[in-house]
Amino acid sequence: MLRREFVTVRNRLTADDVREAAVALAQRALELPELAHARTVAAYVSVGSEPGTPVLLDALRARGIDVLLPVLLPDNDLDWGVYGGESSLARVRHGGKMALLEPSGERLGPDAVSGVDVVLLPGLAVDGRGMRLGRGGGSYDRVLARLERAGVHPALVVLLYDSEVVEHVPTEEHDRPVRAVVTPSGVRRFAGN
Ligand SMILES: Nc1nc2c(c(=O)[nH]1)N(C=O)[C@@H](CNc1ccc(C(=O)N[C@@H](CCC(=O)O)C(=O)O)cc1)CN2
Ligand SMILES: Nc1ncnc2c1ncn2[C@@H]1O[C@H](COP(=O)(O)OP(=O)(O)OP(=O)(O)O)[C@@H](O)[C@H]1O
Repeated sequence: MLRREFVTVRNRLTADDVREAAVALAQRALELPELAHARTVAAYVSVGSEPGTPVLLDALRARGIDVLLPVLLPDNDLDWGVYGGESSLARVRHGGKMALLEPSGERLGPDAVSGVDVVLLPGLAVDGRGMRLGRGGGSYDRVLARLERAGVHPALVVLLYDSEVVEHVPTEEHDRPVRAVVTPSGVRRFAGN
């Protein structure tokens, strides 16, 4: 129910709202020191009314940062491919889910994410502890579990709209907190993550 509420609010945004927010979001994100020093970043291609990432993806690439993008696997785990500009993306529909834009080139395997410096995560909300409400597929829960198993600690940053930074989101034992949230109005960091 909570997920549906956040999605409903997003779906009220106009195409202009989404575009304007995406420009501000990219500006704010590029102020992150974690990104200034990154060689490789895992991100995702926003669709519909999600906080827009295309401006940010191109800015990262222009800085010479390697950007990995997710490919949704049948079991909801994520494979990864390199972002090579807009022409390297293909629109893919997975079952009844919303159509995604995924990298169409070589697949690097699910473990490729263990080599990144920063993970930019999608979500629907985050709370004051840095706990994230995702879409419910558990894809990023798996990614975070894989990073933990590999013993690596990239900076975890969720991209959201301002109204999606809330007091509390319900969590389960497997959920892991993020270090920061970027919204069109700024960066908020969560202590200890
Ligand atoms: N742009 C984008 N790419 C992404 C994600 C994302 O949230 N946004 N993911 C984040 O994990 C992964 C894909 N996982 C997804 C999980 C659920 C749905 C989806 O359409 N959910 C429906 C409702 C539930 C369902 O059908 O499963 C919806 O939101 O309407 C899409 C992608 C990787 N790529
Ligand atoms: N490491 C894991 N391996 C396999 N399944 C997992 C793992 N972690 C969580 N799951 C499963 O994924 C499902 C969704 O979990 P949850 O509701 O926390 O998703 P979410 O965090 O909202 O989504 P996402 O991680 O895709 O952003 C649950 O059924 C959960 O048991």
